[in-house]
Amino acid sequence: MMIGTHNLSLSIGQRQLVTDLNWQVAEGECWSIIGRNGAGKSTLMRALAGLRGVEAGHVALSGKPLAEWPLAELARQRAFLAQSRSDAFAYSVIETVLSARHPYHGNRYWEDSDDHAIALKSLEAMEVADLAGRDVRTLSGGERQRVAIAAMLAQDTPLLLLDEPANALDLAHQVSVMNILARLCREQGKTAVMIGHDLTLAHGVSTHALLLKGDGRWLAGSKDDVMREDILSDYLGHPIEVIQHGARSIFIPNENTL
Ligand SMILES: Nc1ncnc2c1ncn2[C@@H]1O[C@H](COP(=O)(O)OP(=O)(O)OP(=O)(O)O)[C@@H](O)[C@H]1O
Repeated sequence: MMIGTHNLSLSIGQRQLVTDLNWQVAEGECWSIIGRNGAGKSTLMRALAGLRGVEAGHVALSGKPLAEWPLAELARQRAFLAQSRSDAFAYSVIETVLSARHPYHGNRYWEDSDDHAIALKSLEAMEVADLAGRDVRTLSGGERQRVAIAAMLAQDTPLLLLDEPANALDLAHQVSVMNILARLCREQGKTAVMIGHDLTLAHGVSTHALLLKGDGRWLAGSKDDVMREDILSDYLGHPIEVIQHGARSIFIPNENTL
């Protein structure tokens, strides 16, 4: 098991977001977390990354509770893409991606040529290598997002946790970035857990889905078991229709209620 939760409960104030979540994510799986705004997706993601405490139960990484992982070792196991970021300093794109190599340096301060090669390869994969010398503060939202994902790839961890990776990306990059993540799982045995609101995209790239209702309830399973019209309509609070288009499933919000 790459990552799992055991009787995990998360709450904010008086509100219970997730109750008794027992969820197992195996190596090579690609999970989408789906739910309405405020359902607790980001809160769960931060708990998985070890950036937030939990109200009950625990998160285990490779079978060992998160709390028992030394931070430096954790940084070599999982990379986390936050939903938003702000850049206070004038770092260049390449410096931003190189800093993701830090967990491999131990006490050594300077990065080496391997780090540069890996950083450049990650930038190329995200089609932002031509921006390597740019100040990150001058990038567009979508360019900055792709640099952040490149930094994640450069961290080269077995587990990737991504809070809305498709955020701010144009249509072509949404598809290409999500396909790259799916391929990393399929071909390199990486494990990805990502949050997304585009059901068609999520179904296209994921192997599994975790649905959060926002009141504690959840449902986890293979994408075809849980991404069904009746279940999604219930969890998202809006009628959803699934249309088969060749091998693809297209998810559309039904507008009869308007
Ligand atoms: N620090 C906080 N103080 C008060 N309420 C909070 C805090 N952090 C989160 N919340 C609330 O907890 C709930 C869950 O937030 P979370 O960010 O996990 O939702 P989400 O499912 O990721 O939503 P979205 O789809 O909008 O990104 C929301 O109602 C949010 O307003």
